[in-house]
Amino acid sequence: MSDRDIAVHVAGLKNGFGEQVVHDGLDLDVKRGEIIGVVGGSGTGKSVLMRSIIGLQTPQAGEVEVFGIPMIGREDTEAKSVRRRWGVLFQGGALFSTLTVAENVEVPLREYYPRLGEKLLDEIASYKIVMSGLAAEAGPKYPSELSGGMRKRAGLARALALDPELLFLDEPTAGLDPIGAAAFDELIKSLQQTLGLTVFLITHDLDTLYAICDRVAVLADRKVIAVGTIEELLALDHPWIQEYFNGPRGRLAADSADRLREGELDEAQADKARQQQAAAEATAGGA
Ligand SMILES: Nc1ncnc2c1ncn2[C@@H]1O[C@H](COP(=O)(O)OP(=O)(O)OP(=O)(O)O)[C@@H](O)[C@H]1O
Repeated sequence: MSDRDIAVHVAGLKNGFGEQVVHDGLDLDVKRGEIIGVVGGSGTGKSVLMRSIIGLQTPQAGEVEVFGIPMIGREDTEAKSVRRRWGVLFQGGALFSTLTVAENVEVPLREYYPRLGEKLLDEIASYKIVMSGLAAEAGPKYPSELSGGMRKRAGLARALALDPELLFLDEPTAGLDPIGAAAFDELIKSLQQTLGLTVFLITHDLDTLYAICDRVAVLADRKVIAVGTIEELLALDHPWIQEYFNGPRGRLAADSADRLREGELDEAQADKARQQQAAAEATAGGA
């Protein structure tokens, strides 16, 4: 595979806090255009890995390249132009509570394009808000006026503000009910397909892994111990992987993914439930 096929290259990553070693010799390549799910037990360093890639955490050692450009510790123009090519949805949305949804979406636009006029900023923000599955009327609302699902979508709208090629999502479906989570998964999949996005997705949600991830990377023992399709991972003899995918929750997620594929689940009914959920979310936020 050539460098041009790799969106993110991590090699020999080392991170730690005091005595605690979080990563030691961690390697991972994210291919362009894929949705890669990142899983691992609590505290295995999934968020620290994401923070190392996006420059919020300086690793003790190792390489991080994004689109072929070395990124660690860099603040120069080249690194800034790479940063503009990604968007991040943090756990919980991380919206500014004193700004409206539209103003939140405008934050990265103002930072990177300080000359954009107010009217254009508003138009771009509305477009991103609708693209994220919110009603345009959500724009003037404050985060506290939104449901959890709507806040995630508002965070996604902000992550999409700069037309990213690469999207980082930290547990995007955590705290959503199953129907809301499935709708969010579908949105991510359709954005990947329509915009050609590469998606780095940290999740504990097995349904998400089965529904939308092209490959899954497993963090354990301070490294990525395996990366591949779920089928490829299942062929491995690692106890955590077997327990995770073949435990009761894993089997349930696999069964429902199979049934969906075989058309046994009534898709129309599922669609209707999703629409009702979206309507309920919109009502909850008054949008
Ligand atoms: N800023 C920090 N200072 C000290 N320790 C930290 C810091 N950030 C993370 N850690 C520690 O690093 C380890 C990995 O944290 P991280 O948040 O990456 O785990 P995770 O795999 O994302 O977990 P979870 O699935 O529970 O979100 C944890 O033990 C955490 O306490």
